[in-house]
Amino acid sequence: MAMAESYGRELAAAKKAASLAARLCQTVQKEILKSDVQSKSDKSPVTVADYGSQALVSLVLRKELSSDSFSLVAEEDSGDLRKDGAKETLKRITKLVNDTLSADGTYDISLSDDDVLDAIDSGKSEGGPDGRHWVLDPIDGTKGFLRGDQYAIALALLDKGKVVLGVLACPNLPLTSIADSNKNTHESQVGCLFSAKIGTGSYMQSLDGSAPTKVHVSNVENPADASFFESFEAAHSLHDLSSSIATKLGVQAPPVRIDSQAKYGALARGDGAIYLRFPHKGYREKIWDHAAGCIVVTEAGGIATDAAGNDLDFSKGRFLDLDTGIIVTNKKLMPSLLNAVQASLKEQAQTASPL
Ligand SMILES: Nc1ncnc2c1ncn2[C@@H]1O[C@H](COP(=O)(O)O)[C@@H](O)[C@H]1OP(=O)(O)O
Ligand SMILES: [Mg+2]
Ligand SMILES: [Mg+2]
Ligand SMILES: [Mg+2]
Repeated sequence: MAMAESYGRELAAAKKAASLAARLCQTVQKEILKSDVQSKSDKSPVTVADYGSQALVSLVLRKELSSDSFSLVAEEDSGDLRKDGAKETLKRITKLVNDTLSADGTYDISLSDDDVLDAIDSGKSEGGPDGRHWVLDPIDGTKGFLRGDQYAIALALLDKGKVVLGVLACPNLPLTSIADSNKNTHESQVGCLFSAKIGTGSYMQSLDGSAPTKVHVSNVENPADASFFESFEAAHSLHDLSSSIATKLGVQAPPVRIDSQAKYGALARGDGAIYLRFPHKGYREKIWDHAAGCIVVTEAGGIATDAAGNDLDFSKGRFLDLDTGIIVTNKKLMPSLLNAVQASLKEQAQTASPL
């Protein structure tokens, strides 16, 4: 029985949900970038898009997969939206969700403010090792979203603690390689949808609806030919540590810094060969920040581990319990990458606490 599990309906639903959410987010991002008055540090537009995206994904999954047991582990909850001063924001979100649904035309429904709050709150699940749980980051890469750069809608399904499918909608990612992104990104059409189902590979299509094509990680074996991705935000990952690892490994190209799980998508199609993520001490990684990206990369032939070389374990609840950082690359480069990571970590520990 378990062998015959194919998750085909679930994948189709996930793609539909993420695509609709991406449309909602693009609407909001265009508004932010258009308005001169809106200060970029104003958090309200992203809030509207985060909540709207989460409500839409939750709604579409439940419409498409009418099953009694729906569990969603998602980043946002409606706590702040239920407060007195939030009425106007909630109304904006409800309108955005309804406008997106009616432009799409699949469902003939109109949500009330309460429906939206309920949809958002369906994301309160704790996940864990039993049963099925959807895992959602409604906007991953908030900082990138506000800057008008990369962000992603990341949705995955866990079955008995394992990621069995994932989709990454990256509305601003060019359809062609960003390996030399400084040159001509503005000429390329943007908007990618990555999808992966366990045992069947990773695919990419345009968010406008082109046919999916199979993607594969880079087959670079010589670190001198490899390039690596890391966070755009230095607050999210230690750039100095990545740079020391890259030097040790013999990587020559400068880092490619982009926001969000778009890094996993770009890696899955071979735009770069390595992704290094070393958050500051004390930061705990959440499952929705890696579940979808992880299966998109592994089904494309890559590997994602922590700094000790252990597979990422998504079965422990809302957090990932891991050693030090996350590293992602192809199978050929992983052994030497792990060595470089461990050597750099050791050096860092020695300089941080001299005897
Ligand atoms: N201090 C932090 N360290 C590491 N990651 C963070 C930190 N603060 C937020 N994040 C999360 O890191 C992810 C994006 O990182 P990056 O773009 O650098 O890869 C997002 O999931 C973001 O959350 P959010 O989903 O709210 O944007
Ligand atoms: Mg995130
Ligand atoms: Mg988020
Ligand atoms: Mg956030």
